[in-house]
Parts: sequence; structure tokens; C-alpha cells
Amino acid sequence: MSSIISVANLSKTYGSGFKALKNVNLDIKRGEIFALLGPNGAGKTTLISIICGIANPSEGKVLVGGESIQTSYRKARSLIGLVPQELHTDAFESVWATVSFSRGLFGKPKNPAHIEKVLKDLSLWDKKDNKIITLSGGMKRRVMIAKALSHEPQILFLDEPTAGVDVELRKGMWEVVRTLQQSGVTIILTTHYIEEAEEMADRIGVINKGEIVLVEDKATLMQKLGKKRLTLHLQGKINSLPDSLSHYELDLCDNGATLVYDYDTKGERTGITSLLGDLRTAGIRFNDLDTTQSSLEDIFVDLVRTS
Ligand SMILES: Nc1ncnc2c1ncn2[C@@H]1O[C@H](COP(=O)(O)OP(=O)(O)OP(=O)(O)O)[C@@H](O)[C@H]1O
Repeated sequence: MSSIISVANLSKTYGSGFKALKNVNLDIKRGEIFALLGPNGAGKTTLISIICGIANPSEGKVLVGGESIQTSYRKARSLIGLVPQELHTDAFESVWATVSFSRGLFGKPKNPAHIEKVLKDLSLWDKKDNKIITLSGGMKRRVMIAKALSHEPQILFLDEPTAGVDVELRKGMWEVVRTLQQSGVTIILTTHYIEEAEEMADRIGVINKGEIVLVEDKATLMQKLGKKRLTLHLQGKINSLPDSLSHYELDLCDNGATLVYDYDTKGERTGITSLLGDLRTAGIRFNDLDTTQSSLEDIFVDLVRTS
């Protein structure tokens, strides 16, 4: 896949002297869903604002579809649809009027067939004549996406698309995003919800204190950094672990009914075989066992804590 966005050596120092971005390098591949994760204040919105040409970088370059956002702003910007964090639309306009108007802002000729397709894709067609004020929060969010897609951009930025949205609506939004990807749009979303990145993204980037600390395929990331947990459900409860097991990092849980062992899937030896042997020697028997992969959330918390 070729790059549709290329960010090189980007830094941003605000007037206050605060360094919000420090030498960021990032390529977004055409057609992917890229999730940018980071704690509050990490620099996500600053980065998006610079890529979209809303804020100026202090140093560095951004190319969008091969065009510089700094020197070819109009060309580069027309490739981008942006759904900002805060929802602001004209409450008394109809859905149709507000979405059509957005297209006009990009100097594009009217194209009712395109607006109709966008509204249908976003399940807003039956609301096209409703005033924005009469819509639910989830529908208003979809109107914001429709506005961002009105000028047929190739790239869609979604800044916290599901913040404060209930679980069902969030899942609906994920469906919408998948449909958009299938129609050929490249999607970059920022989120606090690790689950969202885990569910949606092809690749994940983590930003912390203005620095990109990781960019990785989601699947590789889960595998590479993942730890596994072995849980043994004991035949009988035990009060404490015998000394012969003291060199293992074991946790006795559920009042002595389960034994938990965390191991590194990357390690040469997991220690499981010897642990099971030593348990047998110690006379500790179990009925059942299971293993679980640690989640992206564990990985993320680790990264942000240590970087
Ligand atoms: N106009 C500004 N002047 C000075 N500092 C700013 C300005 N805008 C943002 N910052 C600072 O830059 C840092 C990054 O802010 P940014 O909004 O990019 O973070 P974010 O990752 O989007 O956070 P959140 O998840 O809370 O939206 C923060 O410490 C913020 O206080």
C-alpha cells in the first residue's frame, strides 16, 4: 500500500513555549484504518490540526496525496474530511441543507446524487428534511461525518468519534467506519477507547508527550508485546504456596482456589512445563486450566507509563 499522508520531522511549539509535538514521523497508508491512541494532552489534536492545515507546524513537512499542506493548501485540504471532537452545526438547518452547504465550502459543484449516497450510507436518508436540533446525539454525529464526506474526500479524520456515546451507538459507528473503508476512504481516528482501536484499526500508533512511541500493525502488536496468563483451577483450596514454588511468580487468588501465572510469549522458555512438574511434585492438583492473551489495554498502559 502506498502512503496517502506523509509526516516528516514535525514539531510544534506553542506560543507559550510548550512543545506539543517533538519530531513526529508518520506515514498513513492508502485505504487503511489507523488509530492514534494517547492519553489526554498527548498531542493528538495538535497533530491532526497540522495535517489538516488548521495549525502551522514549527518545523517539518506534511504531504497529503503528494501535495504539501503548507504550500498547496487547497489541493491537499480538498482530499481531507475532518470530523472534529466538538459537534457544531446549525441547529435549525435541515440535514440535507447543512450537508450540501459543506460541499459548497470546498468550491465543488452541486452533486445531489453524492449527498444522497452519503446520507444513505450513514442511515440518515429518512432524516434528510429534519432540522438538526430534532436529532439524537448519535444522529448528530453521523451528520458531522456526512458533512465531512460531502466533498468526496479520500481521507477521513475522526477525532474521538465515539466519546460519550453509549455502547450500542459506538458499535453502530464502527459499522459506519467499516463501510466507509470499504468504499475506499482512508480513515484516521483518535480515541481514548482502547477497545475501539482493538476492534477497528489495521494499524495503531501511540503518541505520548508529543512523541510517537509506537506504530505497528494491530495483529503484530498484540502478538509481539502480548503476555499470556495461565490460570489453574485447583482441585482443593490451598492456604499458601510451598517453598519449592517460590521461584515462580505465582499469585494465589479466589481464597486459594486458583493459581495465576503470567508468562511472556516472546521468551525462549515460558516455564510452564517445569511449573506443572513442580506443582505435581508438591501435590497441588488442578481440575482445569485456561490461558488468556493480555489485551491492548495492558500494552498501552505499559507503554505510556514507561515512555
Ligand atoms: N493553543 C495552545 N497553546 C498552548 N498549549 C496548547 C495549545 N493547544 C494545545 N496545547 C497543549 O498541547 C498539548 C497537546 O494538546 P492536544 O489537544 O493536542 O492533546 P490531545 O492528545 O488531543 O488531548 P485530548 O485527548 O485531551 O484531546 C496539551 O498539553 C495542551 O495543553
